[in-house]
Amino acid sequence: MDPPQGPRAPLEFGGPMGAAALMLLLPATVFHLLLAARSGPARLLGPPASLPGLEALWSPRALLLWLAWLGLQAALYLLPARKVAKGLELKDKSRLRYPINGFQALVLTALLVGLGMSAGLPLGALPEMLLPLAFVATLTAFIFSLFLYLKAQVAPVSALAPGGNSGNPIYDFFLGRELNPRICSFDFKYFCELRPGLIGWVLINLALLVKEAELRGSPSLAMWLVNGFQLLYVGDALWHEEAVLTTMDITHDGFGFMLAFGDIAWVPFTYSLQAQFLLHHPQPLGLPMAAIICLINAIGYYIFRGANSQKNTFRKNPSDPRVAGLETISTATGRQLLVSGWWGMVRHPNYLGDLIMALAWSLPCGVSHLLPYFYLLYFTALLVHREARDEQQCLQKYGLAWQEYCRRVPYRIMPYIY
Ligand SMILES: NC(=O)C1=CN([C@@H]2O[C@H](COP(=O)(O)OP(=O)(O)OC[C@H]3O[C@@H](n4cnc5c(N)ncnc54)[C@H](OP(=O)(O)O)[C@@H]3O)[C@@H](O)[C@H]2O)C=CC1
Ligand SMILES: CC(C)=CCC[C@@H](C)[C@H]1CC=C2C3=C(CC[C@@]21C)[C@@]1(C)CC[C@H](O)C(C)(C)[C@@H]1CC3
Repeated sequence: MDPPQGPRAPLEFGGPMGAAALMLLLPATVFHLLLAARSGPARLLGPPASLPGLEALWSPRALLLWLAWLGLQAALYLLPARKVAKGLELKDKSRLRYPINGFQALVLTALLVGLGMSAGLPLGALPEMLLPLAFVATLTAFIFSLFLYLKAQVAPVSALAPGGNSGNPIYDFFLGRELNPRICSFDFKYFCELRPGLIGWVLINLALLVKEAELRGSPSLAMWLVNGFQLLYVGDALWHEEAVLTTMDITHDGFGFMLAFGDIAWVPFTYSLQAQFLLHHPQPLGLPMAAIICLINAIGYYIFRGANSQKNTFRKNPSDPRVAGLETISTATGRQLLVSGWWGMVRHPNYLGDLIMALAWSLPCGVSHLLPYFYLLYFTALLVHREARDEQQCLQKYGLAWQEYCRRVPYRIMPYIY
């Protein structure tokens, strides 16, 4: 069988040079944000007030804590699951099985942390360790990606991803060669996508809230909102865990540095930026403004969940009464595309909802600094790029039917704007 990616296939992310630059730039951004959030001026752009020495980055205690965290999440992943779901059909016609116990892992982690705190676990000490923890998470991502790259050398061609197999080691290391790397039934990509990073993110948020209560007597309203909104987002992702099996990360992208670093280092340490900012830069927030922000988050969540559930329900069973009345376009593959409901409003209504929520997560931090808006800016860029990649794949998959869909639903993410 031919390798999945010919030498002439167009490379993404600016090819090997782009991949090399991103492998430096992404970790540098994590450290910049961590330092900026705790510095007085809290500048998003411009150099940090001071650069940390190696002693501030390296801590054996942080390494132990990090390994214990990964070990705990791996153990929770291996617990009996309420359901075992099948992934999409692979090139060799097989379908992999995935445990659906992410929400259970979140609840058990919360119970363990709660028990630990009542036994004197100093959760408020965690914010002081964010820098060394991010350092070991980054190191782990590099070492793990090397393992994944080497593992792919002995994988059958049918197990390789459509991208990430250009023959250039830097590019392939970055993008990931193997689609679903596993040892026995332990699926590394599925595990990393939803467990250590996402649950780690809400744990860091909680630690920042506890620390704020220790410093100022009680957590601020802004901190409560950020914690509540992001807990809802992570809880939702784990509750609807099965839906991740149809995302492009699982079905299309290989597992390499980009996703490994993104999942275990980028998500917990940069997505908690608003709570980090609030700990060091408390912001006044009145009840009327808080109510408006809650409303914005609720609107974003309503669109995000409505759009994702509508598509998932339709893909599982198009005759389900909740979606059977929607207008569709037939495609040559036998699958249909929705052209009414959420998917008739814009071509990526789920991204629109996600972006509205991103705005609601930053607003509690006020408008005096740009730093807490980093997530909104980065996420807009990520989703615009992701949307373009998905369009390309859909055009290849559905050809004329996709063109017809684009004609009938001309806007990509934001009605009348983009
Ligand atoms: N917080 C974060 O950092 C991130 C969050 N996300 C979120 O993850 C979620 C999943 O996003 P993502 O994986 O990018 O992609 P989507 O869930 O948007 O899925 C895209 C796929 O949906 C199918 N599709 C597209 N249009 C239609 C239609 N009209 N009718 C039916 N099916 C259609 C196509 O696949 P097919 O036809 O093969 O089913 C297409 O490839 C989103 O809510 C996004 O916001 C994503 C990235 C990062
Ligand atoms: C800049 C960089 C390192 C990029 C890597 C991108 C990753 C951080 C994201 C790619 C797709 C993601 C998804 C989620 C988190 C971020 C990453 C890993 C997600 C798990 C968040 C929760 C959502 O409900 C989701 C399950 C739909 C989502 C899936 C995609």
